[in-house]
Amino acid sequence: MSFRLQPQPPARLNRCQLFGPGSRSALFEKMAKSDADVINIDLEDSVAPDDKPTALKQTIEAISDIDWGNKTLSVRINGLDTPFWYRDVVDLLEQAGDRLDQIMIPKVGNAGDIYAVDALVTAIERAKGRKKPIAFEVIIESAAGICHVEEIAAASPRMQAISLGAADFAASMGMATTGIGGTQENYYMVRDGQKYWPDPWHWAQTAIVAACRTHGLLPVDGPFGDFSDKDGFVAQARRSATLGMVGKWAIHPSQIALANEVFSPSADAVTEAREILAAMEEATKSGAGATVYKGRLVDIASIKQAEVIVRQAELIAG
Ligand SMILES: CC(=O)SCCNC(=O)CCNC(=O)[C@H](O)C(C)(C)COP(=O)(O)OP(=O)(O)OC[C@H]1O[C@@H](n2cnc3c(N)ncnc32)[C@H](O)[C@@H]1OP(=O)(O)O
Ligand SMILES: O=CC(=O)O
Ligand SMILES: [Mg+2]
Repeated sequence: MSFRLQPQPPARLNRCQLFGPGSRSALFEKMAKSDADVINIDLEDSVAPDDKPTALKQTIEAISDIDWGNKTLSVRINGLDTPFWYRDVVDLLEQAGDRLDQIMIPKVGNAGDIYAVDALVTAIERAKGRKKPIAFEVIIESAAGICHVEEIAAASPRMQAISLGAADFAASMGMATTGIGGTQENYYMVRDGQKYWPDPWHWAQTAIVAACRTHGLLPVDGPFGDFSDKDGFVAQARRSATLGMVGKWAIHPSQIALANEVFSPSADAVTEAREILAAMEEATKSGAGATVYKGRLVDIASIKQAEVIVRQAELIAG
């Protein structure tokens, strides 16, 4: 138990984060017109080293030149283990317009990584008189990152969201796979001759959700590489939503509608949540802390569960 109230995460939609390489400027307008809630222009792993300067320049121009609507606009900078990241931060903060909402820091290993970027961002914001503070989102995608996820979540008031990056995470953990997210063929159990495939990402996702919920951040599921496998994407996204994640990346436009659908509560779920709230209001009036709804127990905890769904529905309704 704690007497501290659990903080609410930022009240913004984050059902789908659409990625596109900063080196492919032809995609920017398409990304802006998409139905994704968050846009991530990538300067990191989808951009070849020789293209980094061009990608950065194009990204800075696009931030001001393109109408991004009401989307959250984010740029993924290069990792702190590269020679590129400081230039990304300096040029973005000095040259990009105020439309930039946040930067995504990849391969974060501990709270010190966030501190370093925060110090640089803060100095530039002060020097340049930038009015809107830049928010941070980070990717947990290494053994060190998952070990230190809670201190990372607490590292800066700029922190808004944490994603699981399944590709780099698998590499860092030494996992025997080249697949990006989803079911892993060799991660199975056998019972009565039948194979059953558990979820190898479950524990890392749960650790991220717990850290995010403790510190009022948005937990997000990262990429699902096989964009021709729609059923696999939906299954992965549904598992993530069930565990408390609020959204998922799209690395191809075909994944946007799927993510939006999974991370928007269905009309039936919203109706049921509202009915539970109504049933509990009646129960409370008569002095009861628990009652029966559709043959099952609902109590004061059910109010909080129903509120999660109603809050998300209200965010979507605007
Ligand atoms: C592990 C990680 O770090 S994941 C995050 C980093 N990775 C990324 O950012 C990769 C993002 N995705 C991409 O670069 C591309 O989608 C690729 C390389 C996977 C596929 O690109 P393409 O071969 O061009 O895809 P495809 O031909 O199926 O595109 C279909 C249409 O969608 C458009 N499109 C493709 N990708 C995107 C995108 N990310 N955003 C918006 N539109 C896109 C194409 O331009 C094309 O448009 P058109 O019909 O008007 O011609
Ligand atoms: O950056 C994302 C990943 O999966 O790696
Ligand atoms: Mg990665």
